[in-house]
Amino acid sequence: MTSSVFFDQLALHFDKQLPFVAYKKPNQLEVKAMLQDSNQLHFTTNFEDSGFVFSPFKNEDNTVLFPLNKSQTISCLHDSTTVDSKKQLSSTINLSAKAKHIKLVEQAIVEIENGRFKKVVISRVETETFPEDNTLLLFKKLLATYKTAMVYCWYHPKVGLWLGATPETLLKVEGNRFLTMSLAGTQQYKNTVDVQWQSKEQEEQQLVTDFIVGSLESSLSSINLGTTETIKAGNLLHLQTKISGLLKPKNGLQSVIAKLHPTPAVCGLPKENAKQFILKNEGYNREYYTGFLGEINIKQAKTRNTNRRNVENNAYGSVKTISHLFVNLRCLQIKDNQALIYVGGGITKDSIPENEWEETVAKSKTVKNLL
Ligand SMILES: C=C(O[C@@H]1C=C(C(=O)O)C=C[C@H]1O)C(=O)O
Repeated sequence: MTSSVFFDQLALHFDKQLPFVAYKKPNQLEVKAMLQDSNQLHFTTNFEDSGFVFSPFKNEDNTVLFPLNKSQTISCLHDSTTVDSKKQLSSTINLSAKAKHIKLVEQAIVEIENGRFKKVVISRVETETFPEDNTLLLFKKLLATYKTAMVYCWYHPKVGLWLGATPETLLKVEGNRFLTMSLAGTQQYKNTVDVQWQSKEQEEQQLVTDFIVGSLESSLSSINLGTTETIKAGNLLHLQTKISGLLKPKNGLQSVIAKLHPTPAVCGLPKENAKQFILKNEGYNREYYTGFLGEINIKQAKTRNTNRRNVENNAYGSVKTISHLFVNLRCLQIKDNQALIYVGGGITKDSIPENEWEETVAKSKTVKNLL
């Protein structure tokens, strides 16, 4: 379908206050949407359903599901000519927010020195006026701006309205092939990805890699670590290591999600101590920020080879079951005509509180520049 028909259908569904998710995966041109047929709230408990999940930071809370068999699926090719985007932000600093964030980072460093945890991710929420009617326009701007991100707009009248452009895969499962990534360490992009990283960032990211490898050792029959690379996400750079392997039999989606989420990229290490610190001290509810979202158990026909001489072989192309989940970062919630922008960063023993504040300011620009 054309992009304009696609967005008309989304707008109609949104007007009727019916649940939907529209999304474009990293480096793809296809924008897909699942339009749920009623405003019923479905959950998945075992991750064996087929559909799109939206899961909160608190792993004990319910994961919302848009079931594939209760939704209409539509798609279009992304039309990048549709919007002009970036505005320059005036740099007014909210001094009390800054003081509060710095105090919490200092408190986290004290806990690290006391040995309670090695790393904790401290976050905050910023509020901007935003008319809800501009939601789909904002989604189009995110699509046009962040080609390498998972860009989404998610709505359920009983849960909320969220948008984001996240660089982080929680996991991808294709048949028994498994892929995840360790993503941490942040610096601002200044026209090159050829940059030096301080030992603070390298160690912080290594903690995440080690945790992922350790957590998955019993679930994967072989683990391959890619090289650690610098990747660009909007105006930021991160360190990324891809981790892949083959899932052993009886290791379902639910068990690997339970092992990974929330990873030290968004929570901390050890996981439980860091999580308790976050819940007790951050002073607000993260809700779906640093949760995860994406397709689960979607059947996709795989043609083996696109070479024309192999046309006959294509008839035997298999059907694969694919799940692709992303960590909900660089996101915002729209509520009462306000945009709530969620941002955080990993704190370790070497963190400098002022720099940690600056990092959250830089992260907030990913979505704030487009409001
Ligand atoms: C927590 C966020 O990002 C995470 C934290 C990072 C860091 O501490 O350097 C980098 C990428 C993400 O894993 C966020 O964007 O809010």
